[in-house]
Amino acid sequence: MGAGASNTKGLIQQVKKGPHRLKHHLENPAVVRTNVGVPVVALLNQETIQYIFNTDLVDKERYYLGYVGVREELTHGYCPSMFVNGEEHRRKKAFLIDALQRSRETLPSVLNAHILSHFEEWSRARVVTDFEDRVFFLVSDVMTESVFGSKVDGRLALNWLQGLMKIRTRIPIPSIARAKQHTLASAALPVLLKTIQESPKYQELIGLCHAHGIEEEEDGIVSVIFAVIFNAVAASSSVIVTFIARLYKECHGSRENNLLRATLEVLKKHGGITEESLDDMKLLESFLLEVLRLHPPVFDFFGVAKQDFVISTRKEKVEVRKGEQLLGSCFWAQRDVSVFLRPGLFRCNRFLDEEGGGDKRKHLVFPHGSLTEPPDLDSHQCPGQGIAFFLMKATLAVLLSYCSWELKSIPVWSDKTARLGKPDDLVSLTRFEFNSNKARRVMGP
Ligand code: HEM
Repeated sequence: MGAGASNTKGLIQQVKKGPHRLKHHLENPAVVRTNVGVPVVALLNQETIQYIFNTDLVDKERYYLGYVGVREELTHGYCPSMFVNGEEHRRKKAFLIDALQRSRETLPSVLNAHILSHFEEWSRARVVTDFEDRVFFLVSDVMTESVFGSKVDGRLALNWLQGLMKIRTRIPIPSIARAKQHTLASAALPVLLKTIQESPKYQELIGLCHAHGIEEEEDGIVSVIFAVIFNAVAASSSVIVTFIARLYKECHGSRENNLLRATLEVLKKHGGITEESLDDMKLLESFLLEVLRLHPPVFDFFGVAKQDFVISTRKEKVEVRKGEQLLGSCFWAQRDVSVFLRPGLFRCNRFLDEEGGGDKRKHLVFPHGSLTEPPDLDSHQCPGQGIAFFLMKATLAVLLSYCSWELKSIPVWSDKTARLGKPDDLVSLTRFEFNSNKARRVMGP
């Protein structure tokens, strides 16, 4: 099985059935050899997924995540941190961790201001059919302004993102829609780069780039753009949308729920959104972790075996050969019955009251590694969880406490990989109201 081989049938099934085709057998496999558009050894539980995180055994493939890849021309040929290995990865990741750390200083005030102005705009519209895009624009404004010192145009960021990925097929599949997305993305990149070159923090970022041994400045800037738009904004905005959809499904739109009451109480107690008030929102956090357990934005992690090795499970031993693709299924590892009771059930209290309590968090692997372990330069684990949780919890707390809304329909999940954890149909609001006066009294000017 070569890492570059592709298979149209496998790809079609992957798109149609997503993670469910990996476990079509009645038994509960821990490892299967299958084809998802490329032949893979799929790792399907808590025990086996650990192999994908082991950088002594597994490398990232440049520009590729299994059956999808990044269009190199949309990164000007520079390879982002999450697709590189060894020294190049260490340099790029250290640079990103530094740049992200610096953004935390202004994040709270930037976030507050954008939440208020975006929600006021949504409530003027009253009907928010494009809810998913609007959440993306909110998160994009917050992330880009805190990293670059001024925001970039959210529509351009979305255009770039939507044209970025390509499917790995031997014979290209012609599509007018894809061609249009590609054209829009190509037009967006130079404007994004120019805006960033003129932004207040540009020179500081260039200084950091040199300090971390990244020789070409544009290489560093493209790494930051990718981390902000692809890693941070796409994931965090998807999770916010999924949370709102899941809440609607659980509470059927009723405003009388414990989560709302508990969140409002904490906000009043602390007098606004602060690190302390967000830390105190235990039920909101447990609900959010349960959303991320059942609906992680990234279902599958990919890598290529650096050498021959053997995967040992309680039941079997599977030989992996150098060059084979591995797929670590976050979707199934987080539904592993050996660590989560009744794993298919959504339980918003799971991370508060389940036996083992907070300990259960160590089995959440949605950041590409255990949530309780810090990312490091030799792993590909997400370095943005602190920022993501601050941003997601603050946005959700204000939504819960000062907004009311109605979804167009009760959401349904058949777990489509391309929806990044969101329900099958676009989430759209038929009504949105925001009590801006009340919120401003608690949140500042
Ligand atoms: C809940 C939201 C988020 C989730 C679930 C998430 C998940 C992930 C995952 C699964 C990866 C590894 C992807 C792969 O290698 O296949 C990753 C990488 C990364 N994430 Fe996140 N992420 C989130 C938010 C963020 C945020 C807010 C930031 C930045 C502030 C961020 C920055 C990064 C970066 C820079 C990488 C590349 C790491 C490396 O090169 O080793 N992420 N993230």
